Amino acid sequence: MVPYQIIILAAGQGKRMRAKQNKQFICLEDKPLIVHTLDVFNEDHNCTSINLVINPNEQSEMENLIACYKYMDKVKFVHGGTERQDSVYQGLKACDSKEGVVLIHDGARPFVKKDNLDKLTEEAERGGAALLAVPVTDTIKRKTASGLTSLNRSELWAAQTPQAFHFSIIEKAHEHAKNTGFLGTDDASLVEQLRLPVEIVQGSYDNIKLTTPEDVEKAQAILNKRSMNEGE
Ligand SMILES: Nc1ccn([C@@H]2O[C@H](COP(=O)(O)OP(=O)(O)OP(=O)(O)O)[C@@H](O)[C@H]2O)c(=O)n1
Ligand SMILES: C[C@](O)(CO)[C@H](O)COP(=O)(O)O
Repeated sequence: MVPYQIIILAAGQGKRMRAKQNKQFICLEDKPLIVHTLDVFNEDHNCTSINLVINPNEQSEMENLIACYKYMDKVKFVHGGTERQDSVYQGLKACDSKEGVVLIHDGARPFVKKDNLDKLTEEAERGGAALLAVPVTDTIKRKTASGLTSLNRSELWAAQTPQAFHFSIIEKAHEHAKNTGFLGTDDASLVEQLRLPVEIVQGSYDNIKLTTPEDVEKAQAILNKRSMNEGE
């Protein structure tokens, strides 16, 4: 049992989703996407606090939503930045405690499983930095000016969130990235820049990020599968 704080990112624009509103408000089984994600951590007793990083223009909509779902005691709103990395930085600055394990998670990933969370936090407490990831199932090609090469698939993992860190490590990694102008697509890559070890904890293929309209259909299928399993 590892207690942790979590930063949940919901300040993006969701451009690739091509929806009228921020994808965080898309309803799946009558519940907004961000609420599905918040539910997971609200129900996990190891989660001590949630910094929900939002777009300031959406604050009142988010507040109404969160009030409806009675999360107010655990959730603190933080205003995000231009890039995902800027939003994480703001989330870290707003953390009440600068110690222990902190998780960083995409608001658009609602299906993380409790047993994976437990393994992830234990690994981060032990080693300092860990992420959920799954083995890549496609063949990945690298295309450069000198032609096409195929990467060795047995070495490739698709990174997911949550990613979990000792607070001091991820704080240092973000400060270092800021000072060197490094912009990563996840937080583990910032720790890699410090040449510190990062462990992989194998996650689930269901832990998808809703990025494009096709992902909404996949999410619906995952929810259907879950309710069928519950009925068994
Ligand atoms: N400046 C940003 C950019 C992204 N995010 C969050 O980071 C997560 C992962 O990013 P992504 O799926 O790329 O979301 P968007 O940036 O919203 O999508 P897009 O790139 O299609 O606009 C999302 O939950 C998103 O809200 C954020 O908090 N702040
Ligand atoms: C952090 C992440 O979800 C790991 O897969 C991903 O890199 C976010 O990328 P995005 O382009 O911001 O969606």
